[in-house]
Amino acid sequence: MKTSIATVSISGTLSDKLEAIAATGYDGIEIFEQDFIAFDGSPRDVGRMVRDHGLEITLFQPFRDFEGLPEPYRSKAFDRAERKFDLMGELGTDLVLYCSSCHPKALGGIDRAADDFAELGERAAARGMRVGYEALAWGKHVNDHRDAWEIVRRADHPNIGLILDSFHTLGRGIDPETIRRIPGDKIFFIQLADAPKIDMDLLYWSRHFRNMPGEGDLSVQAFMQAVMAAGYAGPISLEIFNDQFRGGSTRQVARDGYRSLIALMDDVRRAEPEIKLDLPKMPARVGVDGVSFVEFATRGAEARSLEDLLRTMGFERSGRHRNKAVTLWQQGDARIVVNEETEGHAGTAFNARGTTVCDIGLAVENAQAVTERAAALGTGLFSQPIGPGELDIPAIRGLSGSVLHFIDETSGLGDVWEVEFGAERVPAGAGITRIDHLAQTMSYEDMLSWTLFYTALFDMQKSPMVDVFDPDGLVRSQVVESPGGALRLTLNGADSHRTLAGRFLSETFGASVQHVALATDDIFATLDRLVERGFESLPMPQNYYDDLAARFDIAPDLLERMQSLNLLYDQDDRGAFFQTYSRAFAGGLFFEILQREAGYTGFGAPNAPFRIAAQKRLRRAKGVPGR
Ligand SMILES: O=C(O)c1ccc(O)c(O)c1
Ligand SMILES: [Mg+2]
Repeated sequence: MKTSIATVSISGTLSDKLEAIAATGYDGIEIFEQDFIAFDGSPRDVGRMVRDHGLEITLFQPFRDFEGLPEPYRSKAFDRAERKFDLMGELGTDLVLYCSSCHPKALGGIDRAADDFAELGERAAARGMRVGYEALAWGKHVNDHRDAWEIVRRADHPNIGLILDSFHTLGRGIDPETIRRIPGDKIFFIQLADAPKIDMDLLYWSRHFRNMPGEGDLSVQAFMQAVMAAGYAGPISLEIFNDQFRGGSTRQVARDGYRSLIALMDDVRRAEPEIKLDLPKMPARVGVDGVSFVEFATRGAEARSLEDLLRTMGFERSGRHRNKAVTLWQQGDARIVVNEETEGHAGTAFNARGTTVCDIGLAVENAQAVTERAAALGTGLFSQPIGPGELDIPAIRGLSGSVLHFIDETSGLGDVWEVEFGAERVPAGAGITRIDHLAQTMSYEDMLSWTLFYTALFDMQKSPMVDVFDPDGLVRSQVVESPGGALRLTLNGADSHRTLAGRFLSETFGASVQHVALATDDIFATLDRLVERGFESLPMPQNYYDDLAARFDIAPDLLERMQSLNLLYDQDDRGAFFQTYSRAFAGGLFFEILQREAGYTGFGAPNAPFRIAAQKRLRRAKGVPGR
């Protein structure tokens, strides 16, 4: 299986792009004509540059407004075609994409277009070139791959074939199953793109909002299953027009694309095992059972105040690492690791960001399978020297310098707490049972990368993005969770430095986990115990409780109790939800304590604006600079 990406999909100069594409592991590129024209070097230079990177030019594109023209435009289009064949010869590629005409003078007519392509086929054959015809979703007469295929079929020339682009088919709502009727050898090239479902003009949607397969809402997998079932055996290429990607990190977008492409093709193979695919075997997406631990890199006074906070929340120190300045804090199944090492990953993370979550431990079905799948998807593995008596726990690098470790029960890795920390008992605690979810803060432009990171590797689904209003801007929030909610993550994308999330990002130089949410089965009993230990929750205003009383049927004495504990409330058709927050510590980190009743699956999203406002009020009261 040959992988390819169009040069328009990523940012930078042509040489930046080639470097990133080659380093990521793609086999080839589609050269977008604009990238070539903007380049100061001959077509031969470009061809050489591409080959020097170990890449091939899988396609040259686009050639516009060719078919169905009256004279004198028609002859002119053929002259232009000859010029581009010259250019392709020098670049060193034999395949060009012709997109369906948008020319105001184009006449239409399937046979007229077929005749034009038959004649073009002769000219292409004489030059050793091939032409693929793509139906643009907004083409003047041809905007459906079924019509494009009819033209190619009638042109009946070996050098003329069809190019399918998932966006044009799926974006128009055309059933991809119709592709199964097309002979595979007449499909010359496949372009893939996904897109979020947004109701807007097709051309504008295509040129600005495409994204990587799996990042959007289109059925790219169904499209690709049909293509492979048809017998297609050529390159599979990403053609992504996206404003964010054009200005984003060249390497990151190239890596995301590769990850999405490999995950997609693996899904295709699993869905239709009869499809032959030359792609190395890899484990399926791995099931996650929950968060096994959250590790903070910290030091000195900040470490002491984190420990004090953990104590007030009912955690106890249940173990010390046998070789390192690392302690384990636990209650129920919730484990917090406090790492004060000055070297290694935690040391580096602290030096870069101050107190920060430097590692997330996930409880998984099979830890080895995670690292194998991660490697196949182009994700770097992580390892540190192993000290005496330590277990070799599989780990990978997440995004933004983060690390994830994987613990399973079958390989003995679950014994790490006894083996490395000498932890012999689980402290009784104050009723907190487990880590319910982690909230990761990121810049808005990294949200797609993180979502893809989780959904390509694990058995996890994303839910629709929601808007959260901070008094000083908008934060986009997306939930990624495993079936049944064993692992729940909320990804919060900040656009501006003025939001609470944006401030956290800038003050921690791009840290990710901002808050850890802890679950209890009886939040009132738990909070009573926490208050005795000196826990201080985030104060909520009277107006919030007056509104609760108006919106919900809550008994007055219960409401009073909730207010005295600064509890926030939500409910859905399955049950009720209570949550409260700790005061912020170490530059904007905080904890949440929550109780889900009877299958409530949300996160109290309606409360988020009031929580954020309360946190900002406290920040101002403490005289923290900024808003
Ligand atoms: O937006 C366009 O014009 C355009 C050009 C070439 C393509 O392959 C395509 O899918 C879209
Ligand atoms: Mg295309």
